Amino acid sequence: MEIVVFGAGSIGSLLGALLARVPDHDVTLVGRGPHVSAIRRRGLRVEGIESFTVEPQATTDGTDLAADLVLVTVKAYDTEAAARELRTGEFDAVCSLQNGMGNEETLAGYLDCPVLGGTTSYGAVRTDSGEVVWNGAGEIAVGPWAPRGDDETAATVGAAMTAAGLEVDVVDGAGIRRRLWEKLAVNAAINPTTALARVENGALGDEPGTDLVEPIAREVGATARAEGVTLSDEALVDAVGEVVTATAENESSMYADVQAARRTEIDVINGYVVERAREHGIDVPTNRTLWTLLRAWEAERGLRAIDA
Ligand SMILES: NC(=O)C1=CN([C@@H]2O[C@H](COP(=O)(O)OP(=O)(O)OC[C@H]3O[C@@H](n4cnc5c(N)ncnc54)[C@H](OP(=O)(O)O)[C@@H]3O)[C@@H](O)[C@H]2O)C=CC1
Ligand SMILES: CC(C)(CO)C(=O)C(=O)O
Repeated sequence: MEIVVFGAGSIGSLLGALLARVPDHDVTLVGRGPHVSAIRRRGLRVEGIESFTVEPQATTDGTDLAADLVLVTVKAYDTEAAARELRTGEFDAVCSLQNGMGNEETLAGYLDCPVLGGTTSYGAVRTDSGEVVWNGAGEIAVGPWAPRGDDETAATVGAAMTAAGLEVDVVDGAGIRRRLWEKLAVNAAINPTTALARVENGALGDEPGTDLVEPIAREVGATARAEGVTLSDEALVDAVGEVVTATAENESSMYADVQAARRTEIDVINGYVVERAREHGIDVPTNRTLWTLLRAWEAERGLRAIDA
């Protein structure tokens, strides 16, 4: 399969490298200059859970590309800019593997091909140009993004990922909505709290950290059900607890963003919960507080306009 990975940073470089490892796939990474130059010079080096080097194609120009599949792995705030580049190309399918909500809608607004939603619990950190550390085993869930996806495309993409040894769960349209809302609850509970408290994920598994999880998860659950997604509060609290245990020694991506004084994905995580809850007349004070705190932090550091 011809595959473009748009957003060769941490997770995009890892997944692109895993896909490029097998002869079945012809992989092109779209990333930034230094990383792309290093990949062209000496290949892409993966360390961590496994160590190997691959030689995918790499470019900084995401326009006029053509492939069977494009995986989108930019931060959510870059999705629209990515979609504008991808719109100039030709793809048989597009799949977001990003955190946060709204990425699939954005991509569907620019591309005519079938759209797949996706979540991943693989973990990676790009440590240098041409190098990425694989620090989290996990799985990928893919499914058709209604109304622009279809089960056949999801199955084809899932099979291509499985052929490269990725752990993939192909689900239907209702299934991927549940997975995306479940991942939203996980990120809404873990990311801002660990970023603000400057703690690793495991701190949310002990008192007093555990007291934070339930109110956030319950607010996400009420909003999800108002959106027509069948998810119980208990299932979401359990999902958060499982990830807290599995990634106890990890720093969340939002903690890493705050430490690096980088913009966060708070708007598409807790901000999305607040905005969707408002549409249904649901009060979500904990999510609103976390969204406001991170927006204030970003504004104070000039990472967003004050009124944004
Ligand atoms: N890292 C992980 O383990 C996981 C990440 N995720 C999610 O996946 C998404 C990506 O995360 P992550 O890989 O950590 O983020 P990164 O910032 O490491 O990777 C994104 C990369 O895309 C690049 N990029 C953005 N726009 C363009 C463009 N137009 N052309 C070329 N390159 C571009 C960025 O460059 P620049 O920074 O210079 O803009 C960056 O190198 C996020 O939604 C994240 O929440 C989900 C699960 C795990
Ligand atoms: C699952 C979790 C919270 C792992 O850290 C994550 O997705 C992130 O850090 O963005």
